[in-house]
Amino acid sequence: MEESRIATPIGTTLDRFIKNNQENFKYATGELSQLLRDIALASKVVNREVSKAGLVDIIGTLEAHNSGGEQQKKLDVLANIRFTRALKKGGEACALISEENDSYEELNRDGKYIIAIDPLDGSSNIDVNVSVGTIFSIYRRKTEVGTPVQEIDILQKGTEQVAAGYVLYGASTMLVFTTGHGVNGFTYEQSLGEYFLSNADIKIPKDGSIYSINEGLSKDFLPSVASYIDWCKEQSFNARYVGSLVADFHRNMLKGGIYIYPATTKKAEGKLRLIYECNPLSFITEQAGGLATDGNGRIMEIQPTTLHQRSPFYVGSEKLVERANAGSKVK
Ligand SMILES: O=P(O)(O)OC[C@H]1O[C@](O)(COP(=O)(O)O)[C@@H](O)[C@@H]1O
Ligand SMILES: [Mg+2]
Ligand SMILES: [Mg+2]
Repeated sequence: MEESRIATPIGTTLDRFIKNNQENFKYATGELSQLLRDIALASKVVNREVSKAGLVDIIGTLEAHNSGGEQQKKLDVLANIRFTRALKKGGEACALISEENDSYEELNRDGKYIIAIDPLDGSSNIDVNVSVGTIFSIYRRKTEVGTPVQEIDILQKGTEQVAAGYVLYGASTMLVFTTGHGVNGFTYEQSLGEYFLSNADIKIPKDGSIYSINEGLSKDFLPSVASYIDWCKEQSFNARYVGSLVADFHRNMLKGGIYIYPATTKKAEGKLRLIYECNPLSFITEQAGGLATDGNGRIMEIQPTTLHQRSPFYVGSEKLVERANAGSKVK
């Protein structure tokens, strides 16, 4: 992996960080930087809504269903509107793939970038004041600017990402992203309305002692997953599972651990979405020195064939993911 040249001090604003590190923004013409600013701005609006969710009429479930047939929360819809609006106004994106929309939305034909987004991740946790997040991925369009977006623009492998990140609306709100030159985390200072660099050049510990999996599914686990979890228990690892992917991922990235959403006997593809959940977190993981697989191969090398495709997901500390993968290859 290319050595990061970032030497920006803790406490630097997001804007200054972007300016100081322009060479780390691929095709540094300013558009990718602007996209990140647009996403950051929308996240501040969503943060405001998340933080007052208990006080105003935005918690609860709607009649409508999303792309996966899951009933939408009011905040799912609101967050989708906020991000879509910011990206539309920003003008840098030609298309948006969102968990909340059945098909992709064309934004601005002159835009060079495709955005994939899970506007509100872990939304089942919103009604009970538990951390939620936003996950996003940025691709460069393959076809000529000014022409209609094509399938080859939309269905790109994770290896084609030029940037990816997430926002965690937790005890504090954080924006974590990579442009392929390491991973940096910014904490939101609400009273100033600014993101400040708080976690520079994040690295996932090579090993760890946390495992995160929904053990309620254990009767449907494949033998390889069941025996891996038994091994975690033999090691007296800590079981930690919030049920918001962003929060579970963030904890394990900082502390060292493994997150698994496996294939089960009932759902061979698992639950998580390749394009806007697994790929962005895989890019961040690899940039932080960890591993992300589907239990066999690298997530980012999977060629998506549909927009809302699912994939089993093994992510985290290198040693733990390697061991879990080795187990799934034993027949
Ligand atoms: O309840 P389960 O099956 O453990 O699923 C939890 C997982 O599903 C998700 O909630 C899916 O995300 P959405 O809320 O964006 O649909 C992940 O955040 C989370 O890790
Ligand atoms: Mg999600
Ligand atoms: Mg979601």
